[in-house]
Amino acid sequence: MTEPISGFSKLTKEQKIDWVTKNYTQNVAQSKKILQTYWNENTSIQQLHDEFIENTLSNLYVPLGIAPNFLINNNLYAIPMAIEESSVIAAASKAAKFWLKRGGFKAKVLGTEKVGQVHFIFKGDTNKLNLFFKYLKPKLFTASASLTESMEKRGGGITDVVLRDKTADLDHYFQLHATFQTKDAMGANFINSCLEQFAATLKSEAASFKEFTSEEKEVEVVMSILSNHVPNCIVRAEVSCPINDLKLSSELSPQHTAEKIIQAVKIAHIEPYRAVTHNKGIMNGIDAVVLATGNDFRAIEAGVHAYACRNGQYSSLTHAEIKNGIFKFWIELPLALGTVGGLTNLHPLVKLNLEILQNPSAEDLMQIIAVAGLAQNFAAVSSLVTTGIQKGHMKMHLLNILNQLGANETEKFELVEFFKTNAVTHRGVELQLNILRK
Ligand SMILES: CC(C)(COP(=O)([O-])OP(=O)([O-])OC[C@H]1O[C@@H](n2cnc3c(N)ncnc32)[C@H](O)[C@@H]1OP(=O)([O-])[O-])[C@@H](O)C(=O)NCCC(=O)NCCSC(=O)C[C@@](C)(O)CC(=O)[O-]
Ligand SMILES: NC(=O)C1=CN([C@@H]2O[C@H](COP(=O)(O)OP(=O)(O)OC[C@H]3O[C@@H](n4cnc5c(N)ncnc54)[C@H](O)[C@@H]3O)[C@@H](O)[C@H]2O)C=CC1
Repeated sequence: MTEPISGFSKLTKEQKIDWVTKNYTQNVAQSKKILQTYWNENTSIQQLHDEFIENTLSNLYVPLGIAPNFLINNNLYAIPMAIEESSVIAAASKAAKFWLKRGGFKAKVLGTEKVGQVHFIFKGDTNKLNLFFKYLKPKLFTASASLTESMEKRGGGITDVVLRDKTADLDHYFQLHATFQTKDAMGANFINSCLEQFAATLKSEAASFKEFTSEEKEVEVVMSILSNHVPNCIVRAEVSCPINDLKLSSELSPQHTAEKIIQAVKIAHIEPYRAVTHNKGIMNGIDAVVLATGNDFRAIEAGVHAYACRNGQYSSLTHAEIKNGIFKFWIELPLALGTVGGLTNLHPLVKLNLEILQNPSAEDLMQIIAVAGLAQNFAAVSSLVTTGIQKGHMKMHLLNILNQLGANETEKFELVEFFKTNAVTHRGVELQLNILRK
């Protein structure tokens, strides 16, 4: 059995690779070769990647694609998407092309408020704590003034701090619940710095607050951290068209198509098993652009799914209706994004992707990404209620299957032609490849 290792972080990259390949892989030489194959030949780019994280061995590439023809608030975008799953970019592109001729997407930011909390334990008289908070609040702002000065010049900063009594849920548990505006930054580091300053001020002021007993002076700060639940950092995107323009299939009338889409969305509203898959399809679009723009997809995922169950049950992020002969389809979701900070200014490809997106502000990016999610959902649900998902998805997945089966370029060409008129299944592709080889 492999022995644990101490001081691994202090080893060089080569030593780390030696240790991992020797202890955990069958073929050391081949494993090292695979890791090295994915190193960037430009050593300064590789060093940048080595320094993004810790214990870097290599780079795991995800393809970067582009979905053109997105008309958003009358501006035409080509949206970069980083994703490993076939058919996602084709689906987004197809939806963009469809809505291009129907007025495009309309998007609007409804709020940009971020949240952070200092979680603390107070064992004492709550009335005295309320009194103390009135005294404390202005001091929180003064003590963090040097941290907030630049953000305030940009129009952001701390918008409010309130004391929250959570003792009904957990003994002696209180919060300083703070709200922020962080302009073009996602804001995690700015918020966390402010919160840690709040925590220090809370402790020092409590220690000298005359009304407190000696036990009450011992406020215990458990932790200070931003929240990724951002229900007031919301963006809405929508498309609409007269029902008769919703021609998606030769088999279904536009009216019938619209009704089936609405039924599908209603099912995702009331049935969590369906809602999770429905929203997964939305996240195909969202995550791909979040990743391409160097944003934190874990933060986005956590916030979006929390929002999807804000009414007590996990539910659809999109909505659809027919009103006065108009089909309307829309999404509303929280997106705390940055176009400065994090990786955005560091990763050359991220910078390029932001340039392709016309160097958006954080609010512009919220709108673009919401649209990518809406488009993705429209394409997936349209397929589901007409042809079924497998037809289009497997058509795009064909090259992956052929690569898995080791097909050469001529075989790929022949079989792509063959499957233009035949249904793609893994078994079917295997059979046709064997026939071709005989
Ligand atoms: C896959 C398509 C687009 C085929 O659709 P199609 O009608 O066969 O496509 P087409 O060949 O007629 O081309 C029409 C347009 O689609 C795009 N397009 C078409 N092919 C390509 C391609 N190779 N590369 C780039 N773009 C492509 C492109 O915009 C093209 O226009 P053009 O460029 O020719 O002017 C359609 O069937 C579709 O949208 N399917 C949905 C696929 C999908 O949602 N995939 C996600 C993975 S499945 C999943 O994870 C989520 C899910 C489904 O479970 C979510 C849920 O349940 O809700
Ligand atoms: N729970 C979470 O989500 C956590 C996330 N993180 C990470 O934090 C990073 C994001 O933090 P940030 O504070 O956004 O990044 P950051 O620390 O790189 O800071 C961005 C900074 O850019 C400056 N700035 C310049 N121009 C600006 C403008 N126009 N608008 C706003 N600020 C401007 C500000 O000083 C701002 O604080 C991500 O990498 C994320 O993964 C870190 C801790 C926890």
